[in-house]
Amino acid sequence: MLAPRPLCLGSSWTTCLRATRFKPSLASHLPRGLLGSAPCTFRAATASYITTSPALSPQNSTHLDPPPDDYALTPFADRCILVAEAGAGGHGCVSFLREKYIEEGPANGGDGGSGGNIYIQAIRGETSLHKLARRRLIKAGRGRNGQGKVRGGERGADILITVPVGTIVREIQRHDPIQDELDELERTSRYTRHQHRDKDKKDEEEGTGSYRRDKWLVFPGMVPSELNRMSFPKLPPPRKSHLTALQPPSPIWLDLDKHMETPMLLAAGSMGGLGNPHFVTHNQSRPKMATRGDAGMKLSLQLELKILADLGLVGLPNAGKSTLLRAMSNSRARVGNWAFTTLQPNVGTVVLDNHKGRPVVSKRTRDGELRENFTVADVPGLIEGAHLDKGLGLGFLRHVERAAVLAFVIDLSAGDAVQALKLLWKEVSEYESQRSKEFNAETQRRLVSYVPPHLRTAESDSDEDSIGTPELDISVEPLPFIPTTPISAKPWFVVATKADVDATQQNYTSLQKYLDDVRTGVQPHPSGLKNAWRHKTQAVPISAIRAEGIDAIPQLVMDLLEE
Ligand SMILES: Nc1nc2c(ncn2[C@@H]2O[C@H](COP(=O)(O)OP(=O)(O)OP(=O)(O)O)[C@@H](O)[C@H]2O)c(=O)[nH]1
Ligand SMILES: [Mg+2]
Repeated sequence: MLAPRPLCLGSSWTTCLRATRFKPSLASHLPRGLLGSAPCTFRAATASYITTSPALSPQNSTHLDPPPDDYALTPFADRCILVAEAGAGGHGCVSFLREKYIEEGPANGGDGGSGGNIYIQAIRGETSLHKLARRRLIKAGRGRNGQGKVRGGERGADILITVPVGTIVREIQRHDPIQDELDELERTSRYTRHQHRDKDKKDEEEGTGSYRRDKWLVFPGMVPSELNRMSFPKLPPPRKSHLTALQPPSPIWLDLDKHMETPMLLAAGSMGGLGNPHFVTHNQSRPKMATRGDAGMKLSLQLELKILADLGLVGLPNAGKSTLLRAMSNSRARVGNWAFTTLQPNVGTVVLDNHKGRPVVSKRTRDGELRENFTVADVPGLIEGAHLDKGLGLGFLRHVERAAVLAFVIDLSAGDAVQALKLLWKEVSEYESQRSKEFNAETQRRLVSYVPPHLRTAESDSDEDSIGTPELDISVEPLPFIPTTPISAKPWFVVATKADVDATQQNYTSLQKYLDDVRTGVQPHPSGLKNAWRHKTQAVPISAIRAEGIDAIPQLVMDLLEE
């Protein structure tokens, strides 16, 4: 078990008076009244501060104590709605052999190429869905048309959607033209079909099918009167690509929580049309028609990040979360001495092994791979009443829910640390109970509204008698739900920051005592929940601004990730 390391901040706990740091750049953020009412005192104070503390002049700003305008805003999106369109098939070709001494050559039009497929793959290294959120429509390539000399059309280009590990993909809507046609065929009575089967065969041979503009392609040189006289064979039945067998069952609900070595098929491209050799019969040796390629399937999907990062930083506004992220990683999250500096999550990567010697911490993942890094999410600050959507409220709490381990960042210089921790836990647990209520309601709603497709047809169709009894498939299972770890069951620890500030040791000691009591069961868990995680509760004292004490965090996180 890890014992919290005592923080070494120079000779004593610290006598540094940088406590209430005042940045000259902050003058611009102060209300005008303050500057106007006591200009002399303010300027004198600022001047003496700068002279006594050269480290704070803008020229001496560091990575950990940057001016408020030194930051990089990384685009971020944790959910998006996307329309994915599989490729349409190319058209079949109407063509005839042209050769010297062969006056009327046989049909030799090639088939159209099939449309491109849409694949999805969860890969390590991606942290956000913003690229997909910007695109909104993703379309695989259309198959090329067939050509003469029985040359088939080229396949359409496939599309690979890469998403971060921990993405949930849910289907909102789908339009599958081929499936619709097949359903339509299914709807016609079996009895009627049986009765007409022999007649259809005869019709096909004699060519009594009708011309459909959306289905047939005719020889380009034909005049309309010729088209009226022409007899069309019966339309071939809709064809599905053999790849559709690999598609996830509808409605799609995927939980991509592992790195995928190979992509997974989401939507197969449609089949190309048939060239004119397919319609040669003994009556019609030179058919002047080919079929058009099928339209591609359209899927409207909602993508949502369930796992945002390995470690989530939870704290009140201005606690020092962004500074801590900067200290641990190469992140350039915005830091400022005012509340709500961070307005959207910043995900940073802490490198454990940079391949320049021994790794900082060597740990294997559950799959046996050596861990090279872990991710940290710095999320906006949380205030009292956040579970009622105050401040940045629920959006923020949703991000907290998506971290594997939580680090409660508590500012030792801002009053009672135990009270601050209790407040944070109160908000988090209120949110959790609210979520579980919503989740139960959603479960109820789904159980009522979800009807397997084969039953849906039977119920919704008023003309039930003509359909006959549907074959019931009792193996159909209800939709799976997203397994979410309750926040109170996640491992957590406290990062007691700003330990460089004067007279904060007492605060830290009482925090540490409180956490010991929580661990041993003397005190109830700060969330008030009985089964909440409390095995290794501890506080790590740090000074993020000086990068002191943070070395203990990677090892601790690695241990807790295994919990
Ligand atoms: N003395 C001292 N000041 C710190 C330390 N860490 C952060 N600060 C200062 O605290 C202020 C707030 O830091 P931020 O990192 O922006 O705080 P935050 O929690 O990200 O704030 P929000 O994004 O608004 O929630 C800044 O002025 C930092 O310079 C520390 O360890 N010691
Ligand atoms: Mg911040």
